[in-house]
Amino acid sequence: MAKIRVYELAKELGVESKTIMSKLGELGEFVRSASSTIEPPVVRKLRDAFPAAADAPAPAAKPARAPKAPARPAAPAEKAAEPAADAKPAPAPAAEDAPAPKAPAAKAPAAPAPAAPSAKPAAPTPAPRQAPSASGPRPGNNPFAPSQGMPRSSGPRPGNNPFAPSQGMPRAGARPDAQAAPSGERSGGPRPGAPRPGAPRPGAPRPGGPRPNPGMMPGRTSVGRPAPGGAGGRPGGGGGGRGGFSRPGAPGGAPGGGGGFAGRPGGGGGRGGAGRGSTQGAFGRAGGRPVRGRKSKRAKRQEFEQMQAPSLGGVQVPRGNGSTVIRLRHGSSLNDFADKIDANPASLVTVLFHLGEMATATQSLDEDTFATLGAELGYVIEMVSAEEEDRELLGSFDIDLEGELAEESDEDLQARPPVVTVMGHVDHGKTRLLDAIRRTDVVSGEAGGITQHIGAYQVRHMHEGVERALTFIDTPGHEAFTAMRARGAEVTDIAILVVAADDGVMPQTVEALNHAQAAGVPIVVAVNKIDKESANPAKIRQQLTEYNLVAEEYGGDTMFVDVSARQNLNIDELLGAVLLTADAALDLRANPNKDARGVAIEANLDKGRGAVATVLVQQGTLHVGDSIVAGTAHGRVRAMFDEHGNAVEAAGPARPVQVLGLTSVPRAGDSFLVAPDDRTARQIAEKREAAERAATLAKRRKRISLEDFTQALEQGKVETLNLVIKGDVSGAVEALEDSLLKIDVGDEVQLRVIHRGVGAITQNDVNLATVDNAVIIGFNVKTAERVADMADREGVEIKFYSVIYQAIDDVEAAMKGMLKPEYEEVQLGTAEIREIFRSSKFGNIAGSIVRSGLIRRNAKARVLRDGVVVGDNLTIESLKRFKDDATEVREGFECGIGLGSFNDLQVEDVIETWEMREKPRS
Ligand SMILES: Nc1nc2c(ncn2[C@@H]2O[C@H](COP(=O)(O)OP(=O)(O)OP(=O)(O)O)[C@@H](O)[C@H]2O)c(=O)[nH]1
Repeated sequence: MAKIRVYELAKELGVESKTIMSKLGELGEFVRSASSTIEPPVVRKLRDAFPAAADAPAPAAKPARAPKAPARPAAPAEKAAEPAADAKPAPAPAAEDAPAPKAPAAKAPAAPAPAAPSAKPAAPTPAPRQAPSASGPRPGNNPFAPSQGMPRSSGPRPGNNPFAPSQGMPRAGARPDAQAAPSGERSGGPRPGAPRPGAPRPGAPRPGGPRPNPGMMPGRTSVGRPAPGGAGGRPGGGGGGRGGFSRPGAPGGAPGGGGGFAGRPGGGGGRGGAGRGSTQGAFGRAGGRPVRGRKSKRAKRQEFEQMQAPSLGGVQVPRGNGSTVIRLRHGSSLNDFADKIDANPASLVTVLFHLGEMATATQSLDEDTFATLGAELGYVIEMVSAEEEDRELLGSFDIDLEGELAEESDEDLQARPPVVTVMGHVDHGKTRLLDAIRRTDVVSGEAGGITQHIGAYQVRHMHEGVERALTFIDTPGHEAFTAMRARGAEVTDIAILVVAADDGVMPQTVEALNHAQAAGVPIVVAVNKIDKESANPAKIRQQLTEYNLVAEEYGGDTMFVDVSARQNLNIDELLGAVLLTADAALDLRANPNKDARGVAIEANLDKGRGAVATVLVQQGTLHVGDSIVAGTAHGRVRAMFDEHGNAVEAAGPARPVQVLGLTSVPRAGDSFLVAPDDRTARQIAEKREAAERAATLAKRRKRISLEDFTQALEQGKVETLNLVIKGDVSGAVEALEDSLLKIDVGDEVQLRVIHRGVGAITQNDVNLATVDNAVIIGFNVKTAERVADMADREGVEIKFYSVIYQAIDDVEAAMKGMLKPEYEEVQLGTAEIREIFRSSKFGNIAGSIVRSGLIRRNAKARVLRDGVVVGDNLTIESLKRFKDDATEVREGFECGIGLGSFNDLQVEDVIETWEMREKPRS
């Protein structure tokens, strides 16, 4: 249907078929008869050769579509032109819907001619009903379209692009047909433009113009491309528009047939024969293009660039002068931006779409997206950082933490203990060392040291005759350290880097020291396990010089202490070194006489006591009864305990305490402060929560560029693995979440943590998982029987872990499982044709000998002649050994091969067989 036949062209050009045939001969093109089809390039040549005869319709048709398919429009062009121009329109049904016929006449300057003899009034009659908005977005009620029907002659717009700013706007060469028409207009009538499914469009020249397909017939089907999802060509492509992007993730948010962006605004009919990009117009395939695989990246980019060049979608957006600063909070949406610049949010959606990004007006966007959008519109977007945002928030409650600090004079400040974190490679002895340090505590003496395990503890140490306190953060590993830093919590004053003397510097050692150095935290190196025979402390010193940690004995300024955590060797020396380093490098003072400010180190939900948070007071003094807010948690301090389990009434700077009384569980690294009253504490917490929610949304949203999106759609759909994470402590939940989000198995599969929290898995979690099809990950938590039953009933999977890495491995594997299998072609064997047996019943049978591998019945096959493929995608439909059917025939044996209806076989051709096998994911 796509190709024109000789006699059709002859008719069209007003010459005899014979003449065309002889011309073809001259051109060196061979055709068998007048009913043979001719390839589009040849048609073009012919039209050039018979310009006089081809006066009206031909030129009309030619520019109408891509050079690839000049043949197609020809006939229908005439058909369309006819009802338009002379009054012979399709008898009955056409009458009702005038707009379509009107179109080609009025808008298609190049299609004036009614002359086409082949044009039949009947053509439009069977025009399928428009299937108005069967499933695709209708222009008329498009929520994204800021200005429906907006006049913009230069911007060819798809009629069914939900993001289009001006649906249905008239444009040169485009058909303002029913689809693009305002919603009042009816669309059920026949359209000359839709004479038959997939038929070429009528004469409307379509320079870069997408074709607004009739809903049920996207252009794709017309070119024989299988259209998954049925009539719409693509699920949801009912609008038929290729450009009919629905929201990402929406079912059927797929390109359909003909919409999309016009590649060339203002391109009238004059661009006939121009490059592909000009006629495509749409993102992806334009309706009428004969599809041969996907568009190349280059073509897409070209199209995109062309699309960008003109005014952005024809929408009016107030522009900045290039240096107008707009401050936006993290997690802002286009709505927020629109508010600031007094624009229509939908226009911004359009502009953004032109820039290759899709987002709804309410969706939180990330910084890069705003930067791009801002740059386009002449604004400098300043994203307010989380800290700044919090500062502003506190400012609105008259709390100015920085101002407070600045006002403090030397008299206000008093010495405070250093806060120390122990870091190092796995198994180098961090935990053991922290235990050993705990035992040295001179206060608990011989009684066995600190027994309570809380997230931080303080030990007292005799240093140069003075009893000094040191605060240790007891969450070994730099994960916690980084998580806290990420939240701007600079808790640590000094880091102890543990390196096992028998092992040496390992990857995590380097990572840990990098973190510490990046934070500007001085390091004391504990060379551990010196009790071991294989210990080589000197080697450690030497290795670490490479990382700018030069031991004092080597002329550097880093203190190295050889210790044995197991034998409690030199622990005092290590503490001494920490204090010396602190005294030398740091000014450890704070004002104890004010409301407390600090950081939550760890928090969990205790059955009997509710939320229990270990906090480190950094400034001021925390008292029982204070109203506090920690991150998004708030409450009043009901009781405080130290590391020995003793109740404390007040906690000063660098003092870690367990706090009871918060209404919810804060996260590790959340800052806390004492608020003037309960109400303020609650309000701050609530505002923070709202801001955080927005920011999280922005972070989670994995952006999909148009290209990815199209790709993802073409390959199936974007799949997402949803997770609910519950854990016993907030640090673990965060570490797990962070690690999980880092898993990358490609763009096809995404991971989304829809909920996370501390505590047992509840009914609520299961409900959430049910709704969002999520898997629940329980880390060191259990579920009540009732909840387990419910999960069972609902088919929600709950997986329990106590080791983070196991959880990560499992999730990664699950994600790989979700990936669509990748197939590769595996050659089975080849056979050479020795003889051809002609059978009227079975077609030609190739008497062959198997040259390599094997030939299997039903396997895929191709035929090669002198190394050139002459038939592809065939199937071994019959396979015989002598008279008997065979399922497979091996190398060296003769056989008869039938390739179904493919009969173009010659002796010495090679039949190659292959099958598609699933490729294991690496
Ligand atoms: N011989 C000897 N063994 C030690 C010493 N310190 C720790 N170990 C042993 O080394 C192993 C690891 O110690 P941990 O304290 O668990 O090490 P870690 O760095 O906390 O390990 P992760 O928590 O897995 O990162 C344990 O078997 C300890 O008994 C030491 O000074 N001498």
